[in-house]
Amino acid sequence: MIEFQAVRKQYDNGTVAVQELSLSVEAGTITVLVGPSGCGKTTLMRMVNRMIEPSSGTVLVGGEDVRRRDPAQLRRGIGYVIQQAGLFPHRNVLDNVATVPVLDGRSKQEARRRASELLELVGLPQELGNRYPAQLSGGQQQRVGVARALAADPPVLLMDEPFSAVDPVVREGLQDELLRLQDELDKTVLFVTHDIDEAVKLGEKVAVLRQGGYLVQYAAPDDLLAEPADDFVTTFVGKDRGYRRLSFVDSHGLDPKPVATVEVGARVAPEQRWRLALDGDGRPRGWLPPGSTVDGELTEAQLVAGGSLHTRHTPLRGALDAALSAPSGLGVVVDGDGQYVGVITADHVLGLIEQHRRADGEGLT
Ligand SMILES: Nc1ncnc2c1ncn2[C@@H]1O[C@H](COP(=O)(O)OP(=O)(O)OP(=O)(O)O)[C@@H](O)[C@H]1O
Repeated sequence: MIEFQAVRKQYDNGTVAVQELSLSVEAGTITVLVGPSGCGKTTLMRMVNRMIEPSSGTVLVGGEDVRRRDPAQLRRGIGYVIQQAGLFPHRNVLDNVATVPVLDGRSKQEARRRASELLELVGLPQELGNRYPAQLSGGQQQRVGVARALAADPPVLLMDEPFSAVDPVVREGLQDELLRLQDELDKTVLFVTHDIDEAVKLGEKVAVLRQGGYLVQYAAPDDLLAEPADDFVTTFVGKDRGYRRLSFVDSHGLDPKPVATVEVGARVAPEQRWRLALDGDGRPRGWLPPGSTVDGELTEAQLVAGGSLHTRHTPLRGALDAALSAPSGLGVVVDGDGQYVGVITADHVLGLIEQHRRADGEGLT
């Protein structure tokens, strides 16, 4: 869908931002360009919508050389989202999003209707439509930026560090939202970041660049973590890549065991073992430590907060984290509705990792 063929960029001052580089971005996938500051990510991305022209080589979008396309028309088919959202400060949210449909010849009324659908799609309440960008949080501004980029329903979306100006919690929410949107929309997304965690979370394929504009590795995230191409990538993906790779190993085969449970609101006698407290719907609320005496009915205030929960059949990383973070050492497994299924220990998880390793005939790290 997007193809870089022997593309090179040298700026007028002699800086070579991108060395001769070839890369194919598959249609309907999120492909991430990742690398340290100044490695040429933005330069490469901007060659797609002709904000920057290559010094040599060819960029194809949908099989067509972008040089044959009129830049303005080309950009209508390519949504562009940048850090700080880049919204028009003097237009309200709805009009910011409606800008492109109006340029495309839709009536103002129709464009606004489309804009309000898009706000809903990116998870923003309608009442924000009348506000100005300065009256929104950073995360909300980014969502408006995404809605605006989607307004013309472009097949291609370029996203240049779109989430790097917001705090880590909001950022994670925006990443999840992008994955959800992508499930629905199937765009061809080229995403730039310098954050390897963001890259492996979002990318179906990840291209690692290093200073000087060299492409060092282009691979699926799992392969990148399993087999970094060289020392640069090894250092870049980080020390705990073995652990992080568990995000790509599914937990089928993990067999949760039952544990003693008590119900919040019930009367309970002391016992010398950890017990998991559940609410009336069977959802975990916390742990009751061994030897606890409870006068009257069990309340949540008497519980020790439980660790993270592992949702059945999601990746093993969450299972190991549940076991390691639980005060009892027993990771709580829940089903898709959040109801208690059983518990696992770190040993269970490690045993399953070992089984996977033998089945694959290779190590995880
Ligand atoms: N207009 C320009 N003229 C000269 N050099 C430039 C120009 N734009 C970028 N560069 C240089 O080209 C190199 C690549 O820059 P680019 O912005 O593509 O990197 P990047 O990986 O996106 O960096 P960052 O993560 O910091 O945004 C850098 O050395 C930069 O200083």
